[in-house]
Amino acid sequence: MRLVPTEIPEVKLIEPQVFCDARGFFLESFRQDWFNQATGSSCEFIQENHSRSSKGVLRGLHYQLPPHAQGKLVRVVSGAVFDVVVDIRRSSSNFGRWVGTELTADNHRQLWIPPGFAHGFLVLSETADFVYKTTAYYSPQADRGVLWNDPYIGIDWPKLDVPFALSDKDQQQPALSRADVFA
Ligand SMILES: Cc1cn([C@H]2C[C@H](O)[C@@H](COP(=O)(O)OP(=O)(O)O[C@H]3O[C@@H](C)C(=O)[C@@H](O)[C@H]3O)O2)c(=O)[nH]c1=O
Repeated sequence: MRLVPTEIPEVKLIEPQVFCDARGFFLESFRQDWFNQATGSSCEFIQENHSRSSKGVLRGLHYQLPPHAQGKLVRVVSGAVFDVVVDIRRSSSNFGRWVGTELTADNHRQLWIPPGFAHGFLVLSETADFVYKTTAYYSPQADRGVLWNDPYIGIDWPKLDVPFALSDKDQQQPALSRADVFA
């Protein structure tokens, strides 16, 4: 596995080593020892989720508040997405800053999103299967969001030949200035 630096140091891009042969490929998609060393954390993943979305679907930007805050280890197992993480820790010098990266079934990249960050993605391919582990259980009461196109954050979402499709909830998320954020 290889760590690729991002512009927000706590957010880690992970590239597993892929072993290709005549049959296809093999990769280790998760190793606790390597993960702990790479991220400097020793968290335990207790839930895994899988969503499928079609091209133009934008999910996010989502997070859960403490004590249900989640770290997420995310990847794409079919298709391609543009994945975005926003620092929403008010005390952080990176508050409101975002990083975006393509996660695809072919590049096998994974993103580690620690607690304290909002997360979302836009589907670039006809469909995409998105799989992620979390360090805390889903808690509807703690579930929060920030508006995907808040000008203060200024995410440069890729242009597509289809309209973006968002849930009603995500169309009505607050701007970062009005959102419940981390201390
Ligand atoms: C996230 C989640 C949703 N649900 C339910 C609630 C709802 O009825 C249905 C769909 O929920 P949502 O619309 O919130 O799903 P979705 O928009 O896919 O939410 C996800 O978005 C990405 C960007 C993230 O970062 C995730 O943490 C998660 O918030 O699934 C669960 O039962 N458990 C879960 O862990």
